[in-house]
Amino acid sequence: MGLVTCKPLRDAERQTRQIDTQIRAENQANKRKVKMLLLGISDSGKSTIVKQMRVNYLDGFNETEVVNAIFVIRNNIIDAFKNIANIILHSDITVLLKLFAHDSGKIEMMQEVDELKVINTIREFKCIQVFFERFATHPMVPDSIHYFFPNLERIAVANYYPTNEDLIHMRQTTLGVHEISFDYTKHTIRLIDVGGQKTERRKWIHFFEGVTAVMFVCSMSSFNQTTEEEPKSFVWESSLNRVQNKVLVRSSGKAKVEKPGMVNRLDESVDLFKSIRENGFLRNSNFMLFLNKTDVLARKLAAINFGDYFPDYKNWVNNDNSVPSVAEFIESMFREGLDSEHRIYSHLIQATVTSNVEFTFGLCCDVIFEKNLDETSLE
Ligand SMILES: Nc1nc2c(ncn2[C@@H]2O[C@H](COP(=O)(O)OP(=O)(O)OP(=O)(O)O)[C@@H](O)[C@H]2O)c(=O)[nH]1
Ligand SMILES: [Mg+2]
Repeated sequence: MGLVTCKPLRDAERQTRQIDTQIRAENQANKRKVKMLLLGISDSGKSTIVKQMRVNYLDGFNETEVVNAIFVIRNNIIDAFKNIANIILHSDITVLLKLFAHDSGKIEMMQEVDELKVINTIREFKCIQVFFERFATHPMVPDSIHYFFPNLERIAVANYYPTNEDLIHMRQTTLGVHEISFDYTKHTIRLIDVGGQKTERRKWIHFFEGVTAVMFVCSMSSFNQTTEEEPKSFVWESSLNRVQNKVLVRSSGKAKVEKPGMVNRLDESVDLFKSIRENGFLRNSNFMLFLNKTDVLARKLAAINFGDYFPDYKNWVNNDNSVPSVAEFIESMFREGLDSEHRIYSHLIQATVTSNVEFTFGLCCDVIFEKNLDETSLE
């Protein structure tokens, strides 16, 4: 009789223990999950950082992605030449230059062998070579062409197979929201990449809950680039501003723009950061500011005075037009006017260099996980 009542009891006990263990394991797993958001305007380098994480912590890129990259990279090159041709149209006009300037769509539709011929021919043009010597810092020249141009001989062949580095330099605008998940020390990191174009930003707010860290990416080299301002009727930021109930207006430090209605891209980035930083949903998140594209900034500063675009820089303590000094000024633009309790950890990076991203990500994780809350200064 005793045995009959004892067995179900032991079964029940075992079951309870199993459930307890399961709940504990689930709690543990939940505790270790960390949500990180990559934010920033278009072309700042968010997806490049995701690609580096995939190389570092996942399996890199699969066969389909690599094959797709062949077409994307060639289009990157064609698009870049289209911009270049438009810039130098006033000089040595040739039929091929006109083709790039006005009809680059036709080249994309060509059979592969013809497309490769066009790319190879344009590469030989003296004016294109001179262009890179004289106009390399022109705001309309995409950053990726400085990597692809010296590699054209390898790329413009029928059996071209992109390397990891090619994929990292490839430019593909992000549409929608993408997530990768990977293990890092004792944590599982969910890294969310969003599109930075204005029309994409209205989607961001749906991902603001439970964010451990926001990684805001800014392209420092965008200081000489502008975008057209949106018509007043299209207030893309409205949903973000409504949440915080205030619109941030920045007066000092702004760039000079040639025409009214144009917005400097660095100013755009700073203003966007401020509206995100003040957002109520993200009040308790850690903020990491990635001041990106140090290499492109260095190239530009060798030829352009930063103070010609941001006149307030001329009054900066050390205004020697060097990368550290300009980066410090840019960082101060991001910090200006923010509540002192709103800590920001900033890092200078070159997102195209795998080891650089790996190192900086490690520093960020140290802060996030070990609560090493000493103010991190620029490195
Ligand atoms: N030279 C150089 N190029 C960079 C660096 N970081 C990013 N790039 C290039 O800049 C381009 C834009 O980078 P993405 O990562 O696609 O930019 P994004 O912020 O994801 O842009 P959206 O998806 O439009 O929001 C790519 O061609 C990258 O290879 C850098 O530090 N140096
Ligand atoms: Mg992207």
